Amino acid sequence: MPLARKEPRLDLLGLSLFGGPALPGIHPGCRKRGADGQLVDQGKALDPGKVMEAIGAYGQGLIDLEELHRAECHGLPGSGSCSAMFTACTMASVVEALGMALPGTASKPAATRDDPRTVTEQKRQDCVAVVAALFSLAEKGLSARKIITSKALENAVAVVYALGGSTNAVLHTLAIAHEAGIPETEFNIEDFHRVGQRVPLIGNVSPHGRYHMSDLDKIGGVPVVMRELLDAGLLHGDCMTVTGRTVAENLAGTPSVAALGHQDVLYPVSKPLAPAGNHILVLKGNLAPESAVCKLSGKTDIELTGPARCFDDEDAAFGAIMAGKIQKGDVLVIRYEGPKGSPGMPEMLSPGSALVGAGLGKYVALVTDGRFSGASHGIMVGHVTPEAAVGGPIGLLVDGDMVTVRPGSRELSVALSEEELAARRKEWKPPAPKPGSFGTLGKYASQVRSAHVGATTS
Ligand SMILES: CC(C)(O)[C@@H](O)C(=O)O
Repeated sequence: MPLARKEPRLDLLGLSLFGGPALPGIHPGCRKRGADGQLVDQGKALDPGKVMEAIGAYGQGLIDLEELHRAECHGLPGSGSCSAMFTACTMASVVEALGMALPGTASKPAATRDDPRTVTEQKRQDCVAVVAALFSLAEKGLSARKIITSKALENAVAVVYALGGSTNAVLHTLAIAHEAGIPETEFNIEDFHRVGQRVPLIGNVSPHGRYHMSDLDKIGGVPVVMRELLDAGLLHGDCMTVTGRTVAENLAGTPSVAALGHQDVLYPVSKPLAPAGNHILVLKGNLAPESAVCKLSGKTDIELTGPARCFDDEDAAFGAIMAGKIQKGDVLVIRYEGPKGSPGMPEMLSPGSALVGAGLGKYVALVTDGRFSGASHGIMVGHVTPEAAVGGPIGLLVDGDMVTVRPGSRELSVALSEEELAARRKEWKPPAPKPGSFGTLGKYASQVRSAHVGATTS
């Protein structure tokens, strides 16, 4: 992104072209021969998220090694990013909604099923179109900062909620705003929450739904999502884009969801897959004095109070899940995995998927100062700040403390008095730095800011 933050900041021309999602895998057990003798996919698509969940299911003896191996061998059939609405496809959609990619390019698959290692002809054409657009940007003097505005970021947030995108978009949009020199007073985590609560979930895409990015592409891609949001008054149509035209001008010829006729990938805003306010929520409370990010992916009426089961790293938590030591009703707490503590804020995909694979996804909340994968789903609360490594309350928890996750009131709390928390804080000592926390990672840990403001280092 041509925003390189220097004083005076660079403000270059540029645009982004996504390499493209891979196609979803097809579970071999789901292919039946049609009347014409052709193998016909019966619809059980596979993607890396399903593979991770299969590991959890295998750990609980719900599937055998052969089935796990089948999932692994067919989960990512060819070139491209993850095929579902995980972080790559989320951010590709974000960049297109931001106006920094040519319309319709985010969803174009990288390769075909018949030739999984060769870039498609469409992608080659998109590369040529990008070069032409770059020269046009130069003629118009349309630099990145004239496109990346707080209103453009709000458009990107709306698309994340419409598609049920990755919680990593919270970090990345905050960081893009920071690098674009947009003041935190103009765009911050509360704005992310505010904009998102107006937008219903209309994308029926994995990990929460059935379809994949290539299926969204077949019905028109991100432009159709944006057209549906624009018609519903949920998008700023006057934002400039790398085409040299505004969002509304770009969408002039794009069909609405209703105009698509029968399909099950995108739902109309008027009749969404899930009502607004049930995807990503920013929580607060005595366990997250700054903020925390909750991913519901359309689940409604979620609330859970349960005993904390505390682990100081991801691997120990994963081991406990696979050993069947986490029970329904527990709140699994994984800390010291934040930007400074880990260092690097890893994604808690393994433990989260293991919970879902073990059938605990609806019954156990995962609360962490780390982040999640775009493939994560269940009752997920991440980005808890202040993180444990700087003395945040999540680091003061002990097994058995009663933790409440109440998205409806944006609450993440523990049933401890301020006095008890203060007494524990007095006794708390920062743990020794984790192995590897030296050199570049050590420098990163010393400079990185809170996930509450995007975990940036400048
Ligand atoms: C799927 C992965 C590896 O977890 C990541 O790429 C993401 O989408 O968050």
